[in-house]
Amino acid sequence: MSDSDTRIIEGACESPNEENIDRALRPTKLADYVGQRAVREQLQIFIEAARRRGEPLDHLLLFGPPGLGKTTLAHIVAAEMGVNLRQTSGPVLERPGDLAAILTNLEKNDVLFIDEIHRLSPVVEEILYPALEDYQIDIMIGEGPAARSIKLDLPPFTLIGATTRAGSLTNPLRARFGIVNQLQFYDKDELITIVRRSAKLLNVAIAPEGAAEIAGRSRGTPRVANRLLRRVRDYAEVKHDGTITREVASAALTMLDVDPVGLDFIDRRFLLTILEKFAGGPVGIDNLAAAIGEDRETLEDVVEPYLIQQGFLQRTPRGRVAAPLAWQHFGLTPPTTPGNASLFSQS
Ligand SMILES: Nc1ncnc2c1ncn2[C@@H]1O[C@H](COP(=O)(O)OP(=O)(O)OP(=O)(O)O)[C@@H](O)[C@H]1O
Ligand SMILES: [Mg+2]
Repeated sequence: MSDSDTRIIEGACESPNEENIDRALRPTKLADYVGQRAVREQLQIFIEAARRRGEPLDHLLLFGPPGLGKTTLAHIVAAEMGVNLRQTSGPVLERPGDLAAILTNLEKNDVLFIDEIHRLSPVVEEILYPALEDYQIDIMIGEGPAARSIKLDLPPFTLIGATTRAGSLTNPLRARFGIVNQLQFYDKDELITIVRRSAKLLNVAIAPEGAAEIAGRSRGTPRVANRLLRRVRDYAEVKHDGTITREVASAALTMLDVDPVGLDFIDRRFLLTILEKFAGGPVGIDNLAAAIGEDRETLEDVVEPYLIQQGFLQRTPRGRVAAPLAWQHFGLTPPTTPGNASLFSQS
């Protein structure tokens, strides 16, 4: 089994089946979208204003780690605007014609949702610019000497782009979004609300302390909370009477190798590598990726954000450094002269 097969904590969707469950548990109204208060309040005002004017909402960029609710929010925006949502993703749009076909089929004020928008190819991005600015596209008809470019008018529409790496967007693309929102990790109370709501939808009996136990180990991520809930439900059904109490949740999560603060074995290996192999750092991300055998992008997008947010890790100009909390968490003692120690560690 590879790491990614077993990583229950990872924010990214596991399978098409999970995508279906995601969909079933997805809130459909802004009022049901838990947390992200600043984002929600802003969007509520902008949506209301756009609706009153009969205009599309401004183009919206959503960024943040996997599983925090970007796709969910895009669907909610379309529903609240009372328009259709067309969904595609950066890697799927290979040729300009792929995007042109979607754009020319939009209806007035529709939402076009492009997931992983940082992975758009440059030629596709080119035709997106005039589409976003003037609701027009230039497409080439024919080939060779007979080829000519024609301009097509598009209905006004809203682009919602989602990305885990806002830093990878080109400047001209980023500049065309009128609203840019970063989604944050959820706090425990918000995750409790999400777990209880999902339990209700899934018809699972859960004690408040059971929900709290799951929420506390969900890595600040709704998708993880929902996934843990389903695994704990299995455990509760097979090993107990089906009710998720605190004890049942705790035993199940320990069996799943999720520790009390929600770190799983990749998180732990990541931190332990910095602590033990690199004396706490600083260590460059490429060195770390090689030492762990994960790709750099996964570490940066999926593993690091939560560890940084929780205070286990710092990103410095010289590399990654384990914070005191990381030493504490593993019951290890930092070297007395951390700066010098790293000089002698392997790199
Ligand atoms: N604010 C929220 N309130 C309630 N549930 C949420 C919220 N955000 C996300 N969820 C739940 O988490 C699941 C994952 O959310 P979603 O698919 O929108 O994440 P994402 O940010 O698009 O992830 P990815 O980057 O992998 O595409 C959804 O099925 C939904 O049930
Ligand atoms: Mg998504």
